[in-house]
Amino acid sequence: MTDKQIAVKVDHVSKYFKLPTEATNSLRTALVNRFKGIKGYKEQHVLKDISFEVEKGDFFGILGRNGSGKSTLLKIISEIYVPEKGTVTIDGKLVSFIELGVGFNPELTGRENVYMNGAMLGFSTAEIDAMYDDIVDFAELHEFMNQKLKNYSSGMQVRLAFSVAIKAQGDILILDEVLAVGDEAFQRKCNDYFQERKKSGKTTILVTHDMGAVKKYCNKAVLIENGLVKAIGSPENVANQYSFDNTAPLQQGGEANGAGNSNQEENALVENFQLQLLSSNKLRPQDPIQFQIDFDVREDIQTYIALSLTDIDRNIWIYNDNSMNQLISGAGHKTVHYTCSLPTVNDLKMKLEVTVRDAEGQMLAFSDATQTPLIFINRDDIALDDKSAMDAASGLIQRNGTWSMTD
Ligand SMILES: Nc1ncnc2c1ncn2[C@@H]1O[C@H](COP(=O)(O)OP(=O)(O)OP(=O)(O)O)[C@@H](O)[C@H]1O
Repeated sequence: MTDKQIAVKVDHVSKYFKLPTEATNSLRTALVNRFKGIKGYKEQHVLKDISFEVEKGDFFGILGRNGSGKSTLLKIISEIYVPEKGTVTIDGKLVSFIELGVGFNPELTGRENVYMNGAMLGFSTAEIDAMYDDIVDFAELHEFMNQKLKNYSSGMQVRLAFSVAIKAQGDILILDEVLAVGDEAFQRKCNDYFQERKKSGKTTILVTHDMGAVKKYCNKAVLIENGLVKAIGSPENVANQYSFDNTAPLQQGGEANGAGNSNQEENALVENFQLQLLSSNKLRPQDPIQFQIDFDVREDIQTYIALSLTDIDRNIWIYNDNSMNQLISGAGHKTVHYTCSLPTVNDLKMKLEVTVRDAEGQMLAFSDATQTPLIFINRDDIALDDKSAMDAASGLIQRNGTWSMTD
């Protein structure tokens, strides 16, 4: 077995931005607000707790909806932003192509910009000399290199910036949504380059909304949702999950349009799905987890509920249950309560996902990203100086073994 060689380790990273809620010019209001504990800003928690590892040689895809925090994550990996919590460890020279135009100066020529950009990426003049022709060849901008950048079209600027990033000899290349760069011929060239890079053993991290690209280039992918890792693993599974998530709320919320999509017809059978956590979301292992769901069934069918609790850190199902043996009959408003507990677990962070299914198991409604409760279980019965108990509590299940020693 070969040892895993990690190029990028993202460890429990969390990041929030402060968004101003009100602007006040009045000293009095500012003082009163402060006295009342009103902050004047709210915290937008973009990344809540993100962990994953990128191995050397991986072509690693990062997926997520608009605003899910992918670019923020890339900026943390590239050390442009500092996370509030957690760490990122990098092994190798990292080259980022994240934000267009960063490090490019419109008053300098193409050539000068290549040298300046290269220097910002940490390359010496001699190193840039060695890669200069390659960069210009790839960008196909030979006759423009002595012109000022401000005279380039925006497509030409992108091509130059992209060529610097991919021709710079870094060990880890970070690319944010670049597959749409340039015209068709340039895109074909990028495609060839990605195929080559995939085989080269170098590490690439790619953010994209293009599921075709994920399946084609990546050997691993992660899906970010609600500031957490929703799925990680094979690019096919993760890309399919992303595609499913993107269509499901439309099917659920949209009017059935009679287009013959069986999912849409099925989803229209259940409406107004609501999930409400009744217990606190901070519990001890022995405390009950309780929730209520409400939904309207539009036709005279049988339904049942299926639920899962997923361990966010380990990304595995901890607990699943269903009411298959107690089918709910008929149309109308339905209210379901559920209670369980996980008395033998250690500290755990979980998300609760609930679905309504028909008697055949087809999903009719589910708790979408906006109503996925997080549940934290914490053991409060271990003394911090009890090294043995603390060590044993790092497993998923509380210890219950017995020792027998013989000399
Ligand atoms: N510097 C900042 N200050 C305040 N809020 C920010 C800042 N940067 C990002 N955000 C917010 O963080 C959230 C995540 O943004 P981010 O650009 O990381 O998402 P994304 O997944 O890359 O989106 P897209 O797919 O649209 O590129 C957004 O709501 C955005 O408004």
